[in-house]
Amino acid sequence: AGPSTETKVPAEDFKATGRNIKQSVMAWCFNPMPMETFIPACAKMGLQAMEGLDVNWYPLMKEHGLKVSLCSGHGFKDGPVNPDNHAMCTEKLKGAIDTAVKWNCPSVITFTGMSEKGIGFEQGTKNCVDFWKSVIPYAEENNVQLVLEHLNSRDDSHPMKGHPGYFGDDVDHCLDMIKQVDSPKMKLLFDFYHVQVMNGDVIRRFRQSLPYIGHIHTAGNPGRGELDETQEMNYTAIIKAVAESDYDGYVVQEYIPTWDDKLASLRHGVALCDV
Ligand SMILES: O=C(O)C(=O)CO
Repeated sequence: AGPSTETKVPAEDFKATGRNIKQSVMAWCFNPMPMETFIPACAKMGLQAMEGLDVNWYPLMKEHGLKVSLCSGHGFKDGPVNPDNHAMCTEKLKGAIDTAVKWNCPSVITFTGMSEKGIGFEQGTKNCVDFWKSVIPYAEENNVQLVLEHLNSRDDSHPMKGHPGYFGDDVDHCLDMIKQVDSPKMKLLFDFYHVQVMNGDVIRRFRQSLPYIGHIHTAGNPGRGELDETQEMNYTAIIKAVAESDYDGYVVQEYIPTWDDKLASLRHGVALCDV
């Protein structure tokens, strides 16, 4: 597949200006492209950072002038909703905070985990809030923020397009838990794709949630593909709203490319967000 005739694809020598929006990319989306190819290509098109790569790649990213926008600890399935996971999540998040400090990365991702039988909504909420309250002092001491990702539970067509059973699938509930943790280092990862699938009204929600937003992901809906004419969100207006706000974190391309030329696809997304 490729771009439609209406889609403007930047030439191979395109380089983003980065004047208002700091851009990054989630590496897993571009599997199986070898990182030896992908890292220099990202630098060439003007990305400022990358995420979702193994730490072994960080030195090569640095050689190409690329920062690390996000470090990972525990995954999205086994999370703090179940207290049995708390010790594992603490260890993984503290390790990720240490890595973030070492590489000057501002954020570490966290998730609620999947809903579990026998753990109701209120108990699950309390388990999550208690857990984040226990690790947030370590994040504060190290000047790293934890960003909670809200995920959609509606798309069951593909393991990375939606996560049926995810506990934190309502962005208002995620915001409520973040407010209960009550720390300047506890933030929301606002993924326009997941928010559109679950809650919608994305520009208003972005503006209302702004004081709590620490990180942004993008993708087209439906399908989690390119930000092009085949999907329903108006990314021109979305990025304008981001650029006009006082959000100063990263905007990270996290869509699954459908075009045969994956680097042309990324240039398209990056150019659209380079306002
Ligand atoms: O689907 C996503 O956005 C995720 O980050 C799951 O890891």
